[in-house]
Amino acid sequence: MTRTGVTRPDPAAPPGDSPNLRRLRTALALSGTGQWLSVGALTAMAGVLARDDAPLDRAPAIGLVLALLLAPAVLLAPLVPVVGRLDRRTVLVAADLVRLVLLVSVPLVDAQVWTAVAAFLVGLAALPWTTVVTTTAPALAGAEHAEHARTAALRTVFGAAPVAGVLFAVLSLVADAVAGAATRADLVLYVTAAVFLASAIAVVTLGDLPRGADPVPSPLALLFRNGSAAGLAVLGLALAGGAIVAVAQVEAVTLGAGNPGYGSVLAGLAIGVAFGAFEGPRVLAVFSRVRLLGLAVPAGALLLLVLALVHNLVVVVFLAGFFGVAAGIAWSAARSVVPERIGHLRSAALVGALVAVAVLPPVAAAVGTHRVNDDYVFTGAQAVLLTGAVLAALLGLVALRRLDDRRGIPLVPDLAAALRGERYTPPLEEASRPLRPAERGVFVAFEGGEGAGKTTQARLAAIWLRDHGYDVVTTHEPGATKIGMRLRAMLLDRDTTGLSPRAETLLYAADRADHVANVILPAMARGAIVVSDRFVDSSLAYQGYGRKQPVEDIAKLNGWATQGLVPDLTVLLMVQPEAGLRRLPAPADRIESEPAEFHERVRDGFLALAEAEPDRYLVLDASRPQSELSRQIQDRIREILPDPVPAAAEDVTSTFPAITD
Ligand SMILES: Nc1ncnc2c1ncn2[C@@H]1O[C@H](COP(=O)(O)OP(=O)(O)OP(=O)(O)O)[C@@H](O)[C@H]1O
Ligand SMILES: Cc1cn([C@H]2C[C@H](O)[C@@H](COP(=O)(O)O)O2)c(=O)[nH]c1=O
Repeated sequence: MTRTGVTRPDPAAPPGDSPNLRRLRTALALSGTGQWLSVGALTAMAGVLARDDAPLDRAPAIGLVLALLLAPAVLLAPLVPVVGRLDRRTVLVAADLVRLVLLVSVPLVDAQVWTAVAAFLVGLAALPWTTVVTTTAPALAGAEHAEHARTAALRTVFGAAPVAGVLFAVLSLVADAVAGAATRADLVLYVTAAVFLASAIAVVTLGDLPRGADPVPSPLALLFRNGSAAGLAVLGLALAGGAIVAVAQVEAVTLGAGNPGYGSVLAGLAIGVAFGAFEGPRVLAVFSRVRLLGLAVPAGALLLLVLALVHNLVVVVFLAGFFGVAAGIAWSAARSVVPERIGHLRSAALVGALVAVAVLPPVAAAVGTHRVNDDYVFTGAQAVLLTGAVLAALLGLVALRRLDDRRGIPLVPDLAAALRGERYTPPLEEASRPLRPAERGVFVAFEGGEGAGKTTQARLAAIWLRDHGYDVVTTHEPGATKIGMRLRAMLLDRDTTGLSPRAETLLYAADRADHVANVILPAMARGAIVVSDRFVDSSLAYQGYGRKQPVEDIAKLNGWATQGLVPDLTVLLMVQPEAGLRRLPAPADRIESEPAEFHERVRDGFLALAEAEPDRYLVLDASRPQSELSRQIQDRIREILPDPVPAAAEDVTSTFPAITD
């Protein structure tokens, strides 16, 4: 307490924390544990009820339960706003109680069909719960701490997975000890129901919760609409992880370890994923996140390959854990590679896991069991694990090839340096090896929304290039020429009202035509490197996507205005519009003061342009520190640099050329 009687905030507490938020997190930890426990409990019950003699024949029934648990999240997510009108506390309590009743009903009804139906309904009840979880914590924390509260809520829910895995293994052991091996899954089902009851009670003690649930885009739509090669890598890992979960129960039974063994594999996997995801940002911190993603996926695939071939439960549990670590690291790397597409990454993970658990178990059963020699039996479960490993490795390598942000820099020394905690810098001769004919200069454009850091990064790139002896011209749009300055004033002055979108497009194109003819082309003709803060893409994104004018027409107009000049490299700095605008000093100019939706469209427009021509773009998360961005930009610019010393000049003088401003 302070002298004025006000409670001092706890310095160790997360920002924006409050007693209500803490109680909410307790409730989420409980219901999260219940949800993860349901996976083990319902699949174990499905295995018991399948009653086939050969464990492999139970795989389709278990796969069906897993698929039905996941299906609502993939197929029915857009229905969630229907519950948005209800009080959030009611939604949370109802979701807990519905799951409680379903879990109690499963051993009482004791039928395979009802277990499958209950699995679907548990997945369905979890749907509004998940949405309310991700929106309630931010609403309680307030706008300033919303993002932190959302992350903390998600960590609580996902952090419950390892706890649930260990609890499931322990409960299965207890059940086996009390009632004999190969018992039913009643104990774990009842305990799961009790955990949901505890969660419902915790939610009832919460203070007022705001109403509403945000619209949830369909994961299937997000998978295709907002695609990225990082999503492919995540899809591969989800297929591989799904393969482990899909056959873990039959593998454990085959190895004579029953449900305790099954629980140990799930626990190992969950602990690994949680560890990898939390520690991911610290792993090889100086190493490219794209390369880390591209290596973590094949590493996970390799572990799965070994896991598929061994017949020892302890080794399998450890390998599942290490696979989880690789998957967690890959997930954290993918998030930092495309931070603006988390929805797409989540969709890839969900869809990959759903496909794996729906398709692979019947395949495992169909492949059956084959004796290779007296000591070794090859099963369908191993076949599907190997398939998962191959798919993951292929998708990981495709992602690395498509996204590599250090092309031209050899992977092995780069990784070796990162393992020593250093950033690998190729020797200057190697870095400036001419990769393209140097008859003409090089043109690099910096693009992005307001306040993304284009000017800052263009300036840093120019300084670095000059330090390496290049003749560099830095320029910008609009307003780099005398006429351009007048056009800029007209275009950005807030007193310019009623300017039609077509006229605006033409004025920007006029500025650009003058800029290209009088600044860029002359500089390039003498072999200089031109670094421009904005170019044609700004017109396509702002006037095309932002003002909703035909992008094709604007591209044609600008093709004419620029005499067909296209940048050799476009560095696209991606920032959330509100974050970028916050970085800029007031007052905002005519374009900056457009509404948020305009800037969102501009941002989507830039991304769409980069996706259409991935080789020409370097897309970066502009919220990263300036020095890190600058290093990534240097690495990419290196690939397109000509030799700073023209061969002829070098022969004559053997000297470095003068640094030209
Ligand atoms: N990576 C970064 N992280 C945090 N702040 C940054 C970063 N890069 C730039 N800034 C700061 O953001 C502000 C805007 O940067 P800058 O002028 O480079 O952006 P811009 O994209 O050129 O903006 P504009 O849209 O006005 O052209 C500056 O104060 C700059 O110091
Ligand atoms: C080239 C170009 C620019 N704009 C917009 C984008 C910005 O709001 C301003 C330029 O301001 P900056 O501080 O210099 O970045 O103009 C546009 O709408 N279309 C264009 O082609």
